[in-house]
Amino acid sequence: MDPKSASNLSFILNKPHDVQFSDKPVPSLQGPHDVLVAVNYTGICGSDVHYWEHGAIGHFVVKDPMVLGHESSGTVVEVGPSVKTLKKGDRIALEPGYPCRRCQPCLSGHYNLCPEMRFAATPPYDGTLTGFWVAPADFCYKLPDSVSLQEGAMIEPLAVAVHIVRQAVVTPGQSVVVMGAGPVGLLCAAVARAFGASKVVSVDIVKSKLEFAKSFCSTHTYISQRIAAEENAANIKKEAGLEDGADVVIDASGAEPSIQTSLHTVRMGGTYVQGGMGKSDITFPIMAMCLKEVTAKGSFRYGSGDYKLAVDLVADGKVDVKKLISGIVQFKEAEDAFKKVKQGEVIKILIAGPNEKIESSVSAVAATA
Ligand SMILES: NC(=O)c1ccc[n+]([C@@H]2O[C@H](COP(=O)([O-])OP(=O)(O)OC[C@H]3O[C@@H](n4cnc5c(N)ncnc54)[C@H](O)[C@@H]3O)[C@@H](O)[C@H]2O)c1
Ligand SMILES: OC[C@H](O)C(O)[C@@H](O)CO
Repeated sequence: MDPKSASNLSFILNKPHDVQFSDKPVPSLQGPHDVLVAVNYTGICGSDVHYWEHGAIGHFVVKDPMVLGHESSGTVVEVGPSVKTLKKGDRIALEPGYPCRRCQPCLSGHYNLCPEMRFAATPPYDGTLTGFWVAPADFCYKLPDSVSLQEGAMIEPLAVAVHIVRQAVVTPGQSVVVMGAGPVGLLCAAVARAFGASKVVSVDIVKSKLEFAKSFCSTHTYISQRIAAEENAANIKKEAGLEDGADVVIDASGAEPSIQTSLHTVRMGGTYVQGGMGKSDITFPIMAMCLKEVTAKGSFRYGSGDYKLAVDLVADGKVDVKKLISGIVQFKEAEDAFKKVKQGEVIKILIAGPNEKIESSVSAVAATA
């Protein structure tokens, strides 16, 4: 595709529920190691929907119009003079956050914690729901022939799950309980299975999500009830035959009752990882954590090796991300797609890039969750 003659139409959030399409100038390479990528597909993440609805996530506030989107795949259309790993025409998964590479977290191998991170669609930085995107070549992951560009757009949420499951240090034979069966929870469950967990229990409050989880990868499911956290935990353990508790519990819901249940579900000396992002402050069962000597960790985005492993898991057939794609819609239908995600009936909708020719439309996207 020739960027000179193609559209760089972008989907821009002005303020909550106020969006527009605008043809922006095609960006130029910023350095010799950069590549220019034509965006093929972009998934809608809960954080995009949150910005669209509320204009802010925590202290990240949309003050100026911002292009949404950060879960993208694309095709390389231009490479900088120092790029050795990619060439024009390569199909890639696009890692959407670029750290400074010089600070202490970057140098210690935790670039996801870089305070200078420039992350797509996190104010003040524009996102990838656009025609063309400039990225450092080492943040672009070439897709093997067996992996489609649609699957390539699923690498971002899969990398989030890879990071969470790595934080949990899941090993073969372990039992893992995952709170939440949205895209991130489902992918955590799948990655835990791929890492060798023998029991993976998905917990949610929506029955259809658990039915999907069972068909996707989970060995057990449990519908969380409006009862005390200890009771929910006892039910989960009974349901899954985990009398002593689970080796690992992951929260991928961000919901306070689920976090509380997690600490009562994990075994003595087990591991708890916080992946969900909900309220900033909650009531946390700290005595359970103390008395059980629980290892509790946070997990934020993805770091060294996570994107590459995510691509490998898809290429090796270990995680079938295709099953999570509820539908693909035209670029001009982006706002309708956001509304559909907000209704909560779909797992993942992909928006085709503005230069991508597709037949599907938002009205054809069936409910899957
Ligand atoms: N740590 C990170 O870097 C990172 C990255 C991306 C997303 N996230 C967060 O991960 C979470 C999951 O993301 P997602 O895209 O799958 O979101 P989602 O909203 O699609 O999924 C959340 C799921 O949790 C379920 N849920 C709600 N209350 C529950 C409860 N009490 N018990 C059990 N389940 C409950 C919901 O029904 C839903 O299925 C969100 O909080 C999101 O903000 C974190
Ligand atoms: O997958 C990446 C996440 O969506 C983002 O980090 C967002 O949730 C917070 O900025």
